Amino acid sequence: MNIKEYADRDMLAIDVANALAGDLEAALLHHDTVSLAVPGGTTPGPVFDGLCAADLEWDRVCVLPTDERCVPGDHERSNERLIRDRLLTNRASVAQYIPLFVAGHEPEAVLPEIESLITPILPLSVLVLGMGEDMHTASLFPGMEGLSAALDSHAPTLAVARTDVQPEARITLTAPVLEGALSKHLVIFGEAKRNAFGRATSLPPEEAPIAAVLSGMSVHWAE
Ligand SMILES: O=C1O[C@H](COP(=O)(O)O)[C@@H](O)[C@H](O)[C@H]1O
Repeated sequence: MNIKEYADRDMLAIDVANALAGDLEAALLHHDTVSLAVPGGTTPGPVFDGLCAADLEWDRVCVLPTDERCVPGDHERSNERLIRDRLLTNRASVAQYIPLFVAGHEPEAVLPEIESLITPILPLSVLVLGMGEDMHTASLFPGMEGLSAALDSHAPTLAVARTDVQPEARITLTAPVLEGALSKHLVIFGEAKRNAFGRATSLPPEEAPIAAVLSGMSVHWAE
């Protein structure tokens, strides 16, 4: 794991977008199709704004979210909405996309179907993660029911996350899928997350889920 600090968020976004484009280009040299898993939330938009313009064979890139909130794809809390608006545009508009949320079904009922789409693209070629101040990553939340199973090295590809602190159920990639990515980047902004990340490195994953996925991770931080 290494931590890179940036002068500001704009510099971080440019540098991370370039790093991701480089990682994807390298992966495309060796594989017909490569996979890119990205977070939602408030952090990755500026990185997506740069990455979507990268000169890559995007029609050979399969994008998926690290986790999804079970809301319609046009809802303001939908991670898919952010990804479609800010990443799957410009040159990246021809990338394939695997949604984690299927409207009209309980999340548990659609896991096998979605897993069957994800299995062929594993291990993930490139992974971008975010992290909350509570040290959750993707939708692996401290204290959530089923966390131990989702952290287990033999966990299935996906898990359903239901917590008291979030307004909706979620579907998330599990720890072994995230940990197994070939190229891994964590993007965090602000002093509170920097401090939380520091605490996470000495806590067990049950208390700090981000700690389960840090091997080989490039951590990018700006105030
Ligand atoms: O709920 C979520 O939280 C994390 C962190 O989000 P942020 O807004 O603090 O950047 C995010 O990585 C994840 O994809 C999202 O569903």
